[in-house]
Amino acid sequence: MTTTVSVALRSVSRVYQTSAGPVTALDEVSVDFAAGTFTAVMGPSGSGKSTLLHCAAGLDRPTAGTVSIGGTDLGGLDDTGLTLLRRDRVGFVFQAFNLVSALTAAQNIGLPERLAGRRPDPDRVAAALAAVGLTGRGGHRPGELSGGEQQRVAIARALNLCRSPGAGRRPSRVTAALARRAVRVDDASSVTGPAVLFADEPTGALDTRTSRQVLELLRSTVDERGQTVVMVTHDPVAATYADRVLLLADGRVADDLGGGLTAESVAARMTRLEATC
Ligand SMILES: Nc1ncnc2c1ncn2[C@@H]1O[C@H](COP(=O)(O)OP(=O)(O)OP(=O)(O)O)[C@@H](O)[C@H]1O
Repeated sequence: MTTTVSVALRSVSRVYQTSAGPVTALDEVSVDFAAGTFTAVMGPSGSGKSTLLHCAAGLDRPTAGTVSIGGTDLGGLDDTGLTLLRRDRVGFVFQAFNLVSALTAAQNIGLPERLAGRRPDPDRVAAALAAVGLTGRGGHRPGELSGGEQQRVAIARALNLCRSPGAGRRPSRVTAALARRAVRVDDASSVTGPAVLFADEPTGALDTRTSRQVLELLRSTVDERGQTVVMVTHDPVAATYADRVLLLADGRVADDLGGGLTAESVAARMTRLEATC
């Protein structure tokens, strides 16, 4: 059985120019994230985790190397192409939720549809709220929800859970725009949601119980929807929800651990890594 690669990084480097001189945040990193898998990215502070996520998601351009999402080389896209690809193929969840405070939970969930020029279908918004355990809370603004509830709204929005089923029948704007640029793209995302969901410390601001709910939700999007999830975390317990743990140190991949890990074994590996940095 061939494994479909959702995101591929090849010899990716990112060097920041600072007043104190260049800082190499990523140093020739090559890594694949297979479709339908859940990867935790860990490593000491400053090891390059957020930079890796931002380069992989097309939020930042690498100084050298290539990144492709679903077979599309991001380096071949201009800013508009990159924006459109990010909008249709990539979901991003942050520690700080980043919901629009003036909009209700339902309106936040419907935002990707509105941005794509479609009216969110109320039944699908209700189904999206139910999928993240927030039935009856659609009328609440972010300030009226707990941190865990806000993060679940953010995940429903990032996964575009209320996307209308007809959206994939015609080429989406991104597919049409990429086709004009003669870039190969498979349009499965138009039906199923983004190719990959990136999460930068999604449980960093949450207590243990609400963290568990958010992690279970991420796990179920992989198991039940075949979603690809790449999550930066400092928490060894959060990493045990993943199929794989990628450990970074000094901008390089220091270890690539398989699934079935315990929080204790991840913590021990992290402690050894921090001792050598
Ligand atoms: N915009 C920037 N300008 C200059 N240096 C930067 C910038 N962003 C990150 N860096 C540097 O790049 C390196 C990697 O940073 P990055 O944020 O990717 O690390 P991280 O592993 O996510 O850290 P943390 O766990 O503390 O969030 C660090 O040395 C950081 O200081």
